[in-house]
Amino acid sequence: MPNYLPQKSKRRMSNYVPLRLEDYDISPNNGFLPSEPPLQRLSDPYYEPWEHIMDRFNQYLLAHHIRRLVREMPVLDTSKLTSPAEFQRAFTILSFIAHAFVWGRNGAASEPASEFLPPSVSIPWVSAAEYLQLNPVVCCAAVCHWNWQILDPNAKDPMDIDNLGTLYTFSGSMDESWFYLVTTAMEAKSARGINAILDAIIGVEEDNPSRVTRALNEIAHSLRDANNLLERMYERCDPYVFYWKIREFLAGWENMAEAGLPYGVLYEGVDDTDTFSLDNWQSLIRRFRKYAGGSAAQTPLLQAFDIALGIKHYPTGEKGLQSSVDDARNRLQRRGVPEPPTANSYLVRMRDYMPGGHRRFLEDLASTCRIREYVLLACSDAFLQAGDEKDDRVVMRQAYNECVGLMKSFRDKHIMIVTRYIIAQAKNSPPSLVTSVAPVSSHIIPRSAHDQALARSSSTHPPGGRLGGDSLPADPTMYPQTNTTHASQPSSSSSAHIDRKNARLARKVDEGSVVRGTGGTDAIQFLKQVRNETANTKI
Ligand code: HEM
Repeated sequence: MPNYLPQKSKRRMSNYVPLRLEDYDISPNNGFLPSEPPLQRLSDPYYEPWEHIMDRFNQYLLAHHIRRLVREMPVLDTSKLTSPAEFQRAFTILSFIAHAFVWGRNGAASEPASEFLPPSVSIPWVSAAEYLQLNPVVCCAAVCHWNWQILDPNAKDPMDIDNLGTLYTFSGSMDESWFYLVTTAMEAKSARGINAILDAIIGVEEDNPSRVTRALNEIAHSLRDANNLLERMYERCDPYVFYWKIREFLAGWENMAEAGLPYGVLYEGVDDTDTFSLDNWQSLIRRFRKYAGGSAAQTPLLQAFDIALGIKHYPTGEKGLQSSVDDARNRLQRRGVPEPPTANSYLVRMRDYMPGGHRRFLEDLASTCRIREYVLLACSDAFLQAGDEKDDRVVMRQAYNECVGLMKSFRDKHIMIVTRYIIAQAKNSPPSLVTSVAPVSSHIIPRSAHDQALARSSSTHPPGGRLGGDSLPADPTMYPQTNTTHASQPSSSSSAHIDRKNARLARKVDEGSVVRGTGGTDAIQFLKQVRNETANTKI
């Protein structure tokens, strides 16, 4: 039996309790997707008012009926939802309704964004979010995990991307369906890799390099599938449609002053508005919630592979260090001691947009997984010959490096996608110019108060974080995907102002400027750093 584990760690093996996917709502067949296709209707007729909107969602959105229908909708509670699948459907359809309500209709006849979400949506949405333990805002789970159907149940591979359809989109376009389905199919294909991560952990505990190698090969297989699927984004999702027609509905309400939401959104009926009077408008503004919008960065998948392979990410702009052999030895001896989560604040915060079970899986994985340390220690012998295929350590290292290489190439491909779908589009002209409309908030907040608050908005921090419970300071490294502010000073011309205000998330940036995240983060700089940290993890 090999002896790559430190003795102390071996003694602890008897205490080892393997992670079980079912404890984290992870499907052995579908990974982070539910095992069964998402429900297509809530069983209790009580929820017909929601289902009625979803029956003709795109038509209502196109015809500007959503806001009226939502205002007319009764305030329903979640007590008649009977299963996790029902909560997932409720959360998903309320996410579509809420974002349609807030962002209104885009394009030439644009409606201004609404800073208020009526109780008919906010109350049940927050309740479903509490049950599912994620933020009440559209997220990857809502549009990719709980929004798919199988077209032919008898197909050879029912979860193949060409056998999947979405249940809902905002734009009604095939491009938007495809944008979601690439992630959906990737999650399903990656179930194999998630199972393999657990197997590799057992291999490490058993000090069994062949088992670790086999598991790493399985992970590599999943990562190859993920790479292939990512490349297929170009096939049926047009960058122009993505940038100008889809992305804006997926926006959240954090750092959205330019889009007409300087304070975020007030969830009426949830964040007590009863005590509001015109004199204490500031306390009202503090009750507004700020959340990032939907992004595939909210999939637990990539973070799970990062943790499994020991790929660490540091705050944007900071250089991190890869662990040494001594660190590896220490970690192998200290199993059970929780590791600090990945230190990039954006990636850590994205976990608040994942269902509770998946978030806990990442946390427990981080305190259990020692694959990189094991490979590093096993290969620490200076005389280990790179090409010696007979040495199980060499083969294991090759398998490990193959996984890291595939993670890097995924991130290379992803950067190219971001360049074509966001950076290049942001430099083009918008589809049409629109005229300015008064913000919806002006009927509640007195104009002077509104203006004062706008002036002070940089020092006001409304509630944020999971379920809006804790008050978090604005983080300048957050949400590069939700804003495309530009480096140069804004133009003083009124037409430029109108264009930027109403084009919201999708807007043109000047030639020579970079697409930045809120507070100045350059999205590409962030993604390149994450990619480089991945590459540097090779052993
Ligand atoms: C049109 C397609 C896509 C675009 C335009 C896009 C855009 C972005 C952008 C701008 C970021 C930077 C962080 C942020 O602002 O959210 C990001 C991060 C991220 N995206 Fe995408 N994305 C796309 C598709 C995907 C897909 C299909 C996946 C995989 C399921 C994915 C996974 C990630 C991950 C994991 C991150 C965090 C950074 C990392 O771990 O490398 N993205 N994406």
